Amino acid sequence: TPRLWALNNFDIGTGLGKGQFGRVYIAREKTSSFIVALKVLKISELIKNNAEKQLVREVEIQANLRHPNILRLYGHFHDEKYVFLILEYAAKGELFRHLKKCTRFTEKRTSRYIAQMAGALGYIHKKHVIHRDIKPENLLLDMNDQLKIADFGWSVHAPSQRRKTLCGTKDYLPPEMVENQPHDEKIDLWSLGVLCYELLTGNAPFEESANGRDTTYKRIAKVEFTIPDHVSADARDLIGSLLQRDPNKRLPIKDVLNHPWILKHQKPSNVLRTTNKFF
Ligand SMILES: CC[C@@H](NC(=O)c1cc2[nH]nc(NC(=O)c3ccc(N4CCN(C)CC4)cc3)c2s1)c1ccccc1
Repeated sequence: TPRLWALNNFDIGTGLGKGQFGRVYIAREKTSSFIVALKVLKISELIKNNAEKQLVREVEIQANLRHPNILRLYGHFHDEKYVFLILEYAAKGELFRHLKKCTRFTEKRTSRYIAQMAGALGYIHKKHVIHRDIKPENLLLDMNDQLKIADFGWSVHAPSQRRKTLCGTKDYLPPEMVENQPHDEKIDLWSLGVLCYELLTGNAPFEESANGRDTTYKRIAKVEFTIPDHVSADARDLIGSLLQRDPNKRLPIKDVLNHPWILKHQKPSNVLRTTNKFF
């Protein structure tokens, strides 16, 4: 039974960051002292960008998802000027900042994040939800280094023809979206490949290089990318099997989770660890 919330239920803390249409603050619910992230969106901004439908969709979709790697949306409320989303607090912030700080992640760390992403994508695809905006800026880290997919502002129910007004980076768009074709959940498989490449190398494969975005489109449409030598053969194989122009040729999520590069970096399962201590 969803509670009715109001701003005076919370003590508002420091600003955590900002995105399209608003900012996010750390906040504490007064009676429980539970820490949340309060996303504050300006209604006038939403209307100006006719993004209110997108927000309704974000709330409907994210409120109904329950997965360890999907940021929880606990509730929402509004006053005359703002809409407030009560979100799970991810204590280590944006994956993007951690990537920038260390240029690129190790294969083990990247493999674990990709496995977590694949788990979350498998879960939302079973509900015929596609995220459509998988990129490091939308991924957060909690205290246990668990990845959390945030910002379902672009998610829709598959299949979709909806024109994505191209704001922000184009790096993650698959060929079928660059060519405005009908698209389905397989676009998230492409983005998973782009993400894997970017976490391992520090750059996106079709980087919007200096010579403008139409070259990016051309390179995406022709799937033109090179993988640096330091990337292992297994990782190269996974990236290549996701960055397939034909959506039907992309490695399905269940096969991503069974890929050698994913299996070899996983934490040993608890069963093995407990039986081992007797030998
Ligand atoms: C992904 C963008 C999206 N963000 C959310 O929804 C967000 C939801 C949500 N939950 N928890 C968050 N945590 C943080 O943002 C955060 C940032 C820095 C932190 N620091 C830890 C200590 N360190 C030393 C410095 C950094 C900790 C937490 C965010 S962002 C958004 C979209 C529209 C408007 C606002 C925000």
